Amino acid sequence: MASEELPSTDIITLTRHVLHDQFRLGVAVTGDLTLLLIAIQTTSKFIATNVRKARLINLVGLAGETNVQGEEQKKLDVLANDIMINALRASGKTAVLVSEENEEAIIIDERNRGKYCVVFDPLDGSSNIDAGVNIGTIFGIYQIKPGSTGTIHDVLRAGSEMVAAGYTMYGSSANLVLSTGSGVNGYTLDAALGEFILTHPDIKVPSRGKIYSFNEGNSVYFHEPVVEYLKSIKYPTAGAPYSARYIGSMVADVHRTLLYGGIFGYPDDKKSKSGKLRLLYEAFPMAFLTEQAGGVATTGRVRILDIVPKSIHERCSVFLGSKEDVQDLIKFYE
Ligand SMILES: O=P(O)(O)OC[C@H]1O[C@](O)(COP(=O)(O)O)[C@@H](O)[C@@H]1O
Ligand SMILES: [Mg+2]
Ligand SMILES: [Mg+2]
Repeated sequence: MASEELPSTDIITLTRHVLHDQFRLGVAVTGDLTLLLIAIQTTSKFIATNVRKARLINLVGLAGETNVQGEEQKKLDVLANDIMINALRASGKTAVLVSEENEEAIIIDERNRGKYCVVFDPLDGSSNIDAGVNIGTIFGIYQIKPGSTGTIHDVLRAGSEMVAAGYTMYGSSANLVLSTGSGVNGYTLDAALGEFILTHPDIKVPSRGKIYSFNEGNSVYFHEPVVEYLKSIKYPTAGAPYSARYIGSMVADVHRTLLYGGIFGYPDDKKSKSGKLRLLYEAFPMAFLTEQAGGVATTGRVRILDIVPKSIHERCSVFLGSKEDVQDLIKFYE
């Protein structure tokens, strides 16, 4: 058998890549962040496995509870939240956890306490679960402030202070996209090996795209700058109009935007005065990844990563994607 017909044996797993990165960058070679990321990738494997067989093991439908946002929880929301909390606590590397599904921040007891805080949306795109459409998990990581033993103030900080952020998208494959502050890499789960393998090294969002991704069902409520911007790309005076793509799972819409370029938007509007997406565990991680991939993330008025949250479930307006597309949008706010 000619060697070019053999599968590559030089596989780069997420663990190898993160360890290598940390070593190369001279960051915490003791590996606390690596161990935390390994715990997170384990939760992604667990959730991916259950998403895949959800219909077979009666994991679709409602759990019968309402979360802090007033939204009905799906069974997978509850399962994903439980595995995240259990694995992050057991890692011994966390001090504070903030989940979309828990009203209060979870302060880790002294016995299990580490120096990182994880903010997360355990299952994003819940409304798409029962239709088998792509969903995901979003997370952002802060390091506790010097001298702190872990309080809510360790997470009420600007997104630019995050040390890492990422998401896992559960679709035809499970894709984990991660940044530890030096670019963005994507890994695909090899289910047989049980490992995330580096498949998308150094993701860069194209400087301009030709896709816009908004829930236009809300357009009657949109403010003037958004209405005018959308008009400009749908009825351009020159060139072809932009194509519309909207899945309704932020993870999936952002994933496509990072790979293909264009603009994703969920603006505040006349009905949702602060927007819909949650600042800490949806907007911040996605803004962090977008900037690390060379794109721009804004509320229309300010850089998302500059906002300092006042409360853990705060919402904000979001536009992110290709640099030139988002800059065009910002001009309509000026
Ligand atoms: O259905 P809408 O209003 O377009 O909202 C879609 C947005 O809401 C969300 O589903 C909210 O996430 P959750 O499923 O975690 O509540 C985002 O993923 C998505 O961008
Ligand atoms: Mg969400
Ligand atoms: Mg969610």
